[in-house]
Amino acid sequence: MTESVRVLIPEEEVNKRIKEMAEKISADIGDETITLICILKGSVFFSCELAKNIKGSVMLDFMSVTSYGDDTKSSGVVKIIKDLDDPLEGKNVLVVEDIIDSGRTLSYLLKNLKARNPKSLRLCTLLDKPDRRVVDVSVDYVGFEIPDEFVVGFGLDYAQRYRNLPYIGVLEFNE
Ligand SMILES: O=P(O)(O)OC[C@H]1O[C@H](OP(=O)(O)OP(=O)(O)O)[C@H](O)[C@@H]1O
Ligand SMILES: Nc1nc2[nH]cnc2c(=O)[nH]1
Repeated sequence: MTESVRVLIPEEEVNKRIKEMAEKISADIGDETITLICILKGSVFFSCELAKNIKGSVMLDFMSVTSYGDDTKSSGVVKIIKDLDDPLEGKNVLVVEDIIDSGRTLSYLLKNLKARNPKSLRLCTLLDKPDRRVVDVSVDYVGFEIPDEFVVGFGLDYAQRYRNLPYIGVLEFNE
């Protein structure tokens, strides 16, 4: 069996959309500092592009969570592997995700981070697969809604590979 990747969203389109999202976020946050929480590892590329395009004061922190499962499916159990370096008390926080699938990860993060008393808490994702939703979660900024296909690239992996692709592609298995 061989794997191939079919382009779903070309590089130029991804970068253009991230710029638009950053403009909207900049307008919403105004003069205040915003703390981006990059959810490792998938959202590293997206977080960097977003941060570079947000006008104004940006802080970055990183968190790693896991939802146990095989290489293409997440399970219901979310666990923190690496927590934030700094407290969120009184900060304007934006959680940055690469993809929402079942919604379990973001739903867990929302509850967990709310309890740390940020001044504001917003959620942002590059990709959304609405057809896969199990837990309802309201996201403030969505890059693209995509069909229920397994995607890689721009941070997203299959068995830790393909994260470095500069576009979003659908992973296909061929006989
Ligand atoms: O909506 P959900 O069903 O919870 O799925 C979304 C989560 O799954 C992916 O992370 P993954 O566990 O693959 O880790 P990674 O970012 O390190 O690749 C993705 O980055 C989200 O965090
Ligand atoms: N790489 C990758 N991870 C995911 N996690 C949930 N959905 C996906 C997907 O389509 N691709």
